[in-house]
Amino acid sequence: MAEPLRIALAGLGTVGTGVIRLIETNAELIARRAGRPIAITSVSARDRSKDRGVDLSPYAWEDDLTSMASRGDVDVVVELVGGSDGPALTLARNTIAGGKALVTANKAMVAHHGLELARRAEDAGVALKFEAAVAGGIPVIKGLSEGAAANAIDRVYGILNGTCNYILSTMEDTGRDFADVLSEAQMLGYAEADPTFDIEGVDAAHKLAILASIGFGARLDFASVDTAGISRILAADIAQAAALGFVIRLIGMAELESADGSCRLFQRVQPHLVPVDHPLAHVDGATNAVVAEGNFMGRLLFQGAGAGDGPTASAVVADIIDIARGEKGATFSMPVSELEEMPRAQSGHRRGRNYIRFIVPDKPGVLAEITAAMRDADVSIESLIQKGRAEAGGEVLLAMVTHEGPESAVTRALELLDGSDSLAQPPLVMTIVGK
Ligand SMILES: NC(=O)C1=CN([C@@H]2O[C@H](COP(=O)(O)OP(=O)(O)OC[C@H]3O[C@@H](n4cnc5c(N)ncnc54)[C@H](O)[C@@H]3O)[C@@H](O)[C@H]2O)C=CC1
Ligand SMILES: N[C@@H](CC=O)C(=O)O
Ligand code: NA
Repeated sequence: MAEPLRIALAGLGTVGTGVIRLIETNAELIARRAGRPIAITSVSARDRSKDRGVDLSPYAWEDDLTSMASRGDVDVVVELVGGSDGPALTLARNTIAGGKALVTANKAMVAHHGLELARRAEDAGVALKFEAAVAGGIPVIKGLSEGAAANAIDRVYGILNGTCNYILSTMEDTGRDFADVLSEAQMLGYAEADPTFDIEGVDAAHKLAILASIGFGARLDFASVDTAGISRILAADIAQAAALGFVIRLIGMAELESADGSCRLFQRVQPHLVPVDHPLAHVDGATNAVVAEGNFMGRLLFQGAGAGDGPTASAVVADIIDIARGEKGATFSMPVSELEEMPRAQSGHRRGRNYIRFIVPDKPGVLAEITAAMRDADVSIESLIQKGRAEAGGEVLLAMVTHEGPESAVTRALELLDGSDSLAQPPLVMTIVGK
């Protein structure tokens, strides 16, 4: 058999230790599939003495992870440290500059610096791969850039954050509180080092921007993703959605909009109400699901574990196997110079049904003011529910479902209510997914 492919592993947390376990457990099978053995030669992390449940003694230890790129016994650097900048980015740049291949699971770094790194990798003639960065163990990057390569894709959407999906589906099943379920998701290794990236939708936005670039052949544009998370969702919203026949899911949606012969890029991450009989409503726990629509293939659905040590390690090692086989591929499925610069689409003209939740003081006149704003902005109300009766001076939840109409009308109605005494907190708007 050929010489081993030598790996430097930077980062020994959830994913890094998963990669060691996977490479050790399936070594023989991987070597047969890759055509050569995969050998970890060196490792690096913050704390050398920490017990990680894996034996690190066969591997050389590097104190400074950024210098792993210059080791003579390394062909591929695997970056599993995280963070869009800092040591992860330095290591990535050093690796490519040193003529070595880079595998990373770091969606934050790819979303912010992916084009620069891809250009550097093209110039250096080395592979840059990040299957684990989007939807963890699901081979969605491979699926879009290889399996769907012949198609013009105009819509990619789905559930892209395991932590949020775990929180929402567990709250729904158990009625437990947000904070309690979040700490469980952290313990299970799903959450980012800073979990606000998960719950505020930023992690899903990183992934959506990468998918949109690969799917549409567009220049990656993370800054234009319109992003909202799940931190304002109350148990009462989940109960209210259930009473109306919906579940709540954080969904990323990217779409190409054609107008006047040019294409605009719509990218948004937002909690949505999903009908209980929709396939995305059955995506529970840390599972992710990605739907891609192409002009010849129709609709593809990718579903599987979006986070966690085993599934994420599986995607990392798949990239390593590709490199062992000598497959370089274009990082964003085509050379960076071929990616099209697309202006951002405005969301106002999009049409849809919306769920709008208000927390209001329980006093006369409040409902009249809210419905007047809807009338003045031309928002048609399908149903309106007020929950409970508060003690004097207390607040109640008012949930409204609108008929289908332009988003700009809802925005206008909420502008009319901005600063009103009739609202105890800013309203929460969630788009309703069609059947
Ligand atoms: N946990 C998951 O389910 C998934 C994680 N990812 C990505 O994989 C990467 C790693 O994630 P996890 O393993 O969950 O993180 P983690 O926090 O469990 O592990 C990070 C590792 O990097 C090391 N590290 C961090 N900063 C360092 C520094 N300045 N110098 C030296 N070592 C440093 C830590 O010591 C630790 O060993 C991140 O980019 C994350 O976004 C991607 C998909 C799924
Ligand atoms: N924090 C992420 C990990 C995988 O990308 C998530 O929860 O999905
Ligand atoms: Na993936």
